[in-house]
Amino acid sequence: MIPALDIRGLTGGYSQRKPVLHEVTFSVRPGEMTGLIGLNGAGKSTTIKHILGLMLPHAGEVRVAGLRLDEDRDKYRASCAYVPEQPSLFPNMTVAEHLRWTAMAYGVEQAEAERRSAKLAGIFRMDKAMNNLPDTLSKGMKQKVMLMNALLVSPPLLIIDEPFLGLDPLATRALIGALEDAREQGCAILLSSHILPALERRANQLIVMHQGRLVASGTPDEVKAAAGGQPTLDDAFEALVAAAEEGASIG
Ligand SMILES: Nc1ncnc2c1ncn2[C@@H]1O[C@H](COP(=O)(O)OP(=O)(O)OP(=O)(O)O)[C@@H](O)[C@H]1O
Repeated sequence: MIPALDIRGLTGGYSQRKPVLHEVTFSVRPGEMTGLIGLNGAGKSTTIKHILGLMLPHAGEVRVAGLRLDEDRDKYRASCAYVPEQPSLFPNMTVAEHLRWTAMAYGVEQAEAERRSAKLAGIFRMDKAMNNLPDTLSKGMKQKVMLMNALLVSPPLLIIDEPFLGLDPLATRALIGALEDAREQGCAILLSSHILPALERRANQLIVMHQGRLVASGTPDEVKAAAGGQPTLDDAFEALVAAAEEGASIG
């Protein structure tokens, strides 16, 4: 099975002289939910920028659905959707227009797009806001629009930065359900988050980064075992960071 995301030996960053990422290697298979975790400045966003093709590797490669960006730029871009932590919406487009525009950009057939939009509006309790402009939406509602756009497309790879921040409890539940549905349809999901208990419960795979390097990876249980058999992911993460800073290996 071709991985939805395959990163091999990725060294990269903002300047050739001082890379941020050092030989990062991991992959995400279709239907898998992967959590990307690390302290502030660990390199998560930089990794995501490389995946999105906003930055080019100094060494190594990134493949999405089997393709490198330089092999087929349009297909590569159409194979991933990204939801950033800060919503960015067009000020003159309503919620419904955003969804229509996204569907068109990603080639989702119109009737199917309408069906999916209606379903997502119901799931996220946004039915009454479909004709609103972004200015009239709350912060969490704007985040919901971003998520609805990404879920409407359900591309091979879905990347979400801090998925649960700013969402009310029902929206959090709705998102978890929608991500499960996307996963069941074969969508690979990469979540970058500091909320470790949420990932511990739901991710099939965790990627732990520190100072631009991958310091542990595997299922939540494997990561806890690699951290010396810690009881929770929070404990495991703290132990892994401490070990990385001491240059030691544990477990
Ligand atoms: N635009 C930039 N120019 C130069 N260096 C940058 C830039 N953005 C980030 N960096 C550096 O790259 C490193 C990794 O930052 P990155 O944003 O990838 O971290 P992160 O893991 O996403 O952190 P956070 O959890 O705070 O979002 C840091 O040392 C940071 O200072």
